This record gives sequence, C-alpha cells and structure tokens, in this order.
Amino acid sequence: MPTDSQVYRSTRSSSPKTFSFEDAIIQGLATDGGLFIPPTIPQVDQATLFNEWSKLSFQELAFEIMRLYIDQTEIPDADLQSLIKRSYSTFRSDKVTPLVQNVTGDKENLHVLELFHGPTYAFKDVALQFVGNLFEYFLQRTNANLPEDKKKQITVVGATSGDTGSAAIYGLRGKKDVSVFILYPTGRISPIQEEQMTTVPDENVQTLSVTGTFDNCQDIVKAIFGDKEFNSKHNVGAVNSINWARILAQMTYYFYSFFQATNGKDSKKVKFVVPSGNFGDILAGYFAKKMGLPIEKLAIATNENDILDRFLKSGLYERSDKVAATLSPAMDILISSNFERLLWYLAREYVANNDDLKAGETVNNWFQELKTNGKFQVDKSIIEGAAKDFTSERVSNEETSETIKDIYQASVNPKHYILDPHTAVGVCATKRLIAKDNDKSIQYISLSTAHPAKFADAVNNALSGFSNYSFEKDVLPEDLRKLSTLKKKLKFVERADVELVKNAIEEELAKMNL
Ligand SMILES: Cc1ncc(COP(=O)(O)O)c(C=O)c1O
Ligand SMILES: N[C@@H](CCOP(=O)(O)O)C(=O)O
Repeated sequence: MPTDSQVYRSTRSSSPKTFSFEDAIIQGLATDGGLFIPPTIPQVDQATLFNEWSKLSFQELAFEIMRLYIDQTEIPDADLQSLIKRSYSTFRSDKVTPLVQNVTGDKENLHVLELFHGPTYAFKDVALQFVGNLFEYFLQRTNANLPEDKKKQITVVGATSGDTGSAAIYGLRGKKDVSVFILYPTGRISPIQEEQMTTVPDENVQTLSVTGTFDNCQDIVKAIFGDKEFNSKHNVGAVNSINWARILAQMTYYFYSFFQATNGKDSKKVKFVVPSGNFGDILAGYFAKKMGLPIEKLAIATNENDILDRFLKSGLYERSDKVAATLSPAMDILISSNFERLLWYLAREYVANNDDLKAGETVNNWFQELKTNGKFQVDKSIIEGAAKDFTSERVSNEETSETIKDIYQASVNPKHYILDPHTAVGVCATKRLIAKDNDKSIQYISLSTAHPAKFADAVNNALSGFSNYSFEKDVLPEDLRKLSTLKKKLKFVERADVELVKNAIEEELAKMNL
C-alpha cells in the first residue's frame, strides 16, 4: 500500500484523482496542463538525518530518498538499487557530485558543488541518467509478455536551451522502444552544446533546430502534450523538469553536500545558492528543506531574465515579451515551468486552508490568467510564505564576467579555479549574500551547474587577458575536443509552430526502425 508521499496529483486539478509514480513519470505532464506533485512531503527526523543518512554514499542516500517517494510494489528495493547504481556508474567522480570546499580560503565558507561530472558535463546528467534507465525499466516490464506489434513505444519530446537536450539524449540513446526528439532554439546555444546533441548517431535520436527562443520550444512541447490525438498515437514522454523524476533525482545532492559542508553535524547554518531558469534545480532543494534538512535559505540566482527575482519582490508573475540573450544562455528563460509546483504548496498553505483540491483550483486560475492576460498577481501572504524559504539575486552579464575573473584570481583551493558562466551567476550572488549576512557561522554552497568547457566564448572573454590561461590546456576535456570532427544530424524547423514540429516528428519517426 503506497504511503501519502508515494501518490501524485496535478497542480491544476480540483478533483480527488491521484496517480501512481509510474503514471506520473510515463505521462510526464497531466492532461489538464498541470505538473505532478506528491501532495504530502515525507518527513525525515533529525536523528535519522545526522546519525544515519550523513554517513551514506551518494548512491545509498539516493536510495533512501527515492524510496520515500516510490512504493515498493512499483519498484522493489533490489531493482531501485540497481537502477541507481547503473545511473551513477557513468560519472567521472566516485562522489558523483563532489563539493569543492573553501574555494576562496577559509574566511568566506564558499563551497562549490560540482554537478558536472556526468557524461555531458552538466547538472542535468544527475537526473537524466536515472530517468533514461527508469523509462527503460517501466517499458521492459510493460512489454515483457506482449507480442511485437502490441509493444508500447514512447516518443520523448523535449525542449532545451542547451543542456537538457544532450543529457536527455545521452540518457536515452539506443534504448529499446524509445525515440527522442529534442527542440532547441537555432543560434541560441553554445557550439559545443550543439555538437553534443547533433553528433549522436543512434537511430532513436533526432534534434530539431527551431527558429525562435527556448520559451517557444517549451510552449510547443507543452502543446504537444496537450494534443490528445497526437499524444495517444505516439505516447509522448517528458524529459524536461516537468517530469517529476527529474526533481526527485536532484534531491540527493542537497543532502549529500549539506553533510559534507557540516561534517555531518546539525549545528551549522547552510545556505544554498542556485543558478536558476526553469526552477527545477532549486525546487529539489525546497523538497530537501521541507523533508527536514535544516537548510537556512535557498537563494535563487538569475541572469537578466529575472522573472523569478521580480516575482519574489512583487508577487507579480508577468511574462515579459523579450528574452535577453545573456552569457548564461541555458537560463535565458521567461517562464519557469517548475515554479508552478512551488506555487501549489504555497497556495495550499496560505490561501486554501490546507485543502489539496482548493490549491489545485487556485493554481489553475492563476495559470489561466497568465495565458489570457500574460500575468497574475498573488496575495502578499504567498510572497511572505515564499520568503521564509527563498531569497533571490539578479546578476548582470558584466558581473558574470567579473566573477569568472575574480574567482580565477582569488581561488586558493584549487588555484585558478575556472567557473562556467551559469555557475558564475550563482557565485556572484553568493558573494553578495556573504557580504550582506556578514556571519562567519554560515556555510554557503554554490551550485556549479555546468563545466566551463561548454561555454568557451564567455570563459575566454573573461580570462584571455591572463598570460598563463589557455582554454585548450586548462579547460577543454578530450572527449569534448573530438566532437567537432564528428558528423552532425539535425533537422531545421523554420518557424516555431506546433504543426511544423509535429510533422517533423512524424516524418522522422517513420524513418526510424524501432
Ligand atoms: C548550466 C545550467 N545552469 C542552470 C540552469 C537552470 O536550472 P533550472 O532550469 O533547473 O532552474 C540550467 C538549465 O536549466 C543550465 O543548463
Ligand atoms: N536550461 C535548460 C532548459 C530546460 O529546462 P529543464 O530543466 O526543464 O529541462 C536546458 O539546458 O535545456
């Protein structure tokens, strides 16, 4: 029998209907356009956290956390352990997500959590290696006793501003009964990101380069999920962080790094700073906090596309019509999908009297308003509620570049530490917090979301003035260097239009021999 935290519902639903973990993962997005959430967040007591969990490896910790959200009858212990082991065996670090402590010496307590040791050098690998194996697991089970022509196949359709795409492709390449279509905005991702996605030769993978922005791509993906006919014909699956499994798999590194930064003690204050766009990464931190990990604050760091920062300050969620092209392009996002999940918990607590159905109705009304008027305003109680867990900082391009330079010069552990521009947005925000707080007892964990090699232009512009610096020698790993020599496979879609994308998918699906 599943516990309350092992069943799911849609953020926009006012019906009592709930879903199993498998339904939530395979369906990806609810049919009403809402996102799946566990209405009850499981609680872990302090003794379990600090006497038991603080001693576990990354993989053991992932198991304990995931077990609380997935019923045994859906995935038995041994299978879940094996999925986790396989998913992290592809990482280049034993610790999976190592914490580089006191990067600027022991005065600032600034620790960088390196999340980029997976196959595509981005934090997305932590979740997408697992999601790939999870899709395969569920499909194998469903298809085990079915004749060939009745076997279920999933058509994954995802949108990327650069990193989700390659991580999803590497998580799903060659997997049986799954095809993968990744939409990315033409000219708005870095050359290495494009090479990573387009040089994978597996037959089940196809990239679609769409004229438009990331938000256009994300809107198209959501429209495809909402298209009942297309969806039931092709079983559309999600790899974006609308998929609950993405958030679940990301929780582990909040716990794991917390224990490293505090030596497993609960007496130290810890703040996390997270470069944010679609709000998926930091939302995993919110779950960790609500489960009982005593995180002091979660700081949202945005670039000049600052809808999250503006919302936390005003309560107005407003879709501006122009996305700024910044030095941290993976965060050039106007509408942050996962913010809806946070809004559901806030709505339930502050306006719906802890009623799940009323919370769903409230969120649905807000998002209908966003669709019609391009904005919605929430009660003051919601912003005050959010402020208990979150703060936010907006970082400009100039500050991003300065931070890459500053850390290169000021780092002592290791010397000449090189940040990618997304991580630099987070580190700049962290330095601001350190100055504002002026409290030596706080440990700051700044999430490093990508390897600097993925963003050569931004890194070179910041560091080319230093005589000893060399991108080739100091930054570029061998496997990324080789990508430019490989054959590319991509299809252009000349307008950000749902029908054009659907046609492109059907055309390519017909050629795939799945
Ligand atoms: C390198 C990098 N940093 C930060 C982010 C922002 O993460 P999130 O969208 O989960 O807020 C992204 C994209 O999502 C990214 O690719
Ligand atoms: N920054 C992301 C955008 C997609 O976000 P997701 O986390 O919802 O998949 C990217 O790199 O593609």
